[in-house]
Amino acid sequence: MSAKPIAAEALLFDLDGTLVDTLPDLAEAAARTSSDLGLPMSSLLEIRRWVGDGIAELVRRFMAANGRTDPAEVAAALERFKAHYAEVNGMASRPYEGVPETLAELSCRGLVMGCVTNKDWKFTLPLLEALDLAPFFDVVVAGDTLPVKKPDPAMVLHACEHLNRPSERALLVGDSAIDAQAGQGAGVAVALVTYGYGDPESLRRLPASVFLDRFPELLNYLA
Ligand SMILES: O=C(O)COP(=O)(O)O
Ligand SMILES: [Mg+2]
Repeated sequence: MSAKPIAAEALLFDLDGTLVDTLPDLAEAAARTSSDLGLPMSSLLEIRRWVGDGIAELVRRFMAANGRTDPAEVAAALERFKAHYAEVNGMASRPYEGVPETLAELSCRGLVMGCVTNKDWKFTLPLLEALDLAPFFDVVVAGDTLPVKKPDPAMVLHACEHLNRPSERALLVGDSAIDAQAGQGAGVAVALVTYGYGDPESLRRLPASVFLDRFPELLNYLA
């Protein structure tokens, strides 16, 4: 437990690796793309490392790992990946343990909440809806809502503005260095979950108010 409870009125949540384990569907889309392109299957561990900077970056890394860097080839692979992901998005992705219950409790406590993800809007909203998480959020800032993505703090500031809360009264919960950087840049408190796609040891070296091994632990740290 942190010595000092976090006095937040607005809670902002990263999506992939924080609220939802999206790896199974991303891996399925990657497998189908590999098959289309005649490439070897990537391992779950590799794909896990590629998540967090948005799907274009995931596909760029996937292609680079296969020695393919030609921009036209990468762009074509991205289109294929997106088409496959649109088909499987939400099928095997599941909220992490305790996420719906904890969001419900936070909502009862009167906190306003937002989702701030680098995933494109067209994949974000269907996923939140498929998993019954959409009603918890007063604002969703997706990877293509603004011209910039996390780690740029603009997405976090945009969410605070929509929720009508100053950044000093907000907390961002994420699973990566990108989230920590975006939160710090925006002047919000940061909580990092250690069960997501970031390497737990590296995460623990980042400046964060708290580290959560399980999502429901968040309840213990709020004032
Ligand atoms: O990489 C993505 O597409 C989304 O990642 P995020 O929800 O962790 O920001
Ligand atoms: Mg994430």
